Amino acid sequence: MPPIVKVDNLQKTYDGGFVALKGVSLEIEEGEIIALLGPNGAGKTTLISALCGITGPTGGRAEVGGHDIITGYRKAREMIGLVPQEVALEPFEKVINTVKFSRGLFGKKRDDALIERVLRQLSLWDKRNSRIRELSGGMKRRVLIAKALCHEPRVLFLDEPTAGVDVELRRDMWQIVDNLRHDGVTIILTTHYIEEAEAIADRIAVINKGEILLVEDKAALMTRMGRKTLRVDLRDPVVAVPEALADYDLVLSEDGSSLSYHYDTRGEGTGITRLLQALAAEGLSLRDIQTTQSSLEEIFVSMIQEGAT
Ligand SMILES: Nc1ncnc2c1ncn2[C@@H]1O[C@H](COP(=O)(O)OP(=O)(O)OP(=O)(O)O)[C@@H](O)[C@H]1O
Repeated sequence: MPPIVKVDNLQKTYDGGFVALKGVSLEIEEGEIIALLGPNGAGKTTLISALCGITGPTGGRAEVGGHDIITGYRKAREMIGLVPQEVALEPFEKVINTVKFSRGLFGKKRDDALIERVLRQLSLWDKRNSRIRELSGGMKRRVLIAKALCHEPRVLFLDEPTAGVDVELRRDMWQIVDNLRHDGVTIILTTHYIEEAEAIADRIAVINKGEILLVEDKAALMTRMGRKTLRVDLRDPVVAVPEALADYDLVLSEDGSSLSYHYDTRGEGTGITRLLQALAAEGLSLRDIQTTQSSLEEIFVSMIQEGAT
């Protein structure tokens, strides 16, 4: 199946000359959830805005559902639901009218059953006759999602869906996203929360300074995250790794006083027991041992720092 979103060398230079997207390429499969992770100013909102036709790219091209975002703008936009970062709702309007009105904007026929389903899915049905200003911040965010869904988009962009919300609502949002996944909606979300990307995304794209640094399957990243390092400090330094320990791919520190062993916590066995026995059999006595884990957060931070140099 062709990707539902195809971004090819997309560029954006703002009027003042600032380059916010430096040739971004990305393909997104139908039904997947992809998280765009990146620090402030990385270009996440610019990318989403370009795909939604809010801001015009200055180079490259992109398609949504096979429609070019510029030459086939209307068709591309019909396929997209956008939940913006900022809450922009009419305070005196009722929830149900806000959502119905949004559907109308897309020229879609009135469909009360669909509106009811969307509002129920977001636990807003009981609040349908409340005015927007009477809702909590979390409820308003749900209304934004309802608005974005009411014209039955196949691709939903969520720009920082849980920024500044409490833990409980964040988990509710994750549940909502999971429900949408079951309906086959493709979801692209931006987030600062690595935990969020871990919880709901199938794939993770890291973006920094207008460039995609990595796009990887979450499971593969998690496997990487599962890597740990065991460092063994020796009582007496050695000049080389003993021949008998060659299978362990040990790394000897420059001063010969410690050995590092990398292992995968998700593997069948870590090999640590055998290694420690082998060290003892070689007559090496240990002064200390410690383990460190490379987390997704560390991977992310080091990538961003590398990008900064
Ligand atoms: N209209 C504009 N004119 C000029 N520069 C802009 C404009 N909009 C955004 N930028 C700049 O482009 C860069 C990328 O901004 P963008 O909002 O896409 O980042 P982001 O990754 O979404 O950041 P955040 O996580 O803070 O929302 C920033 O340096 C920003 O200042």
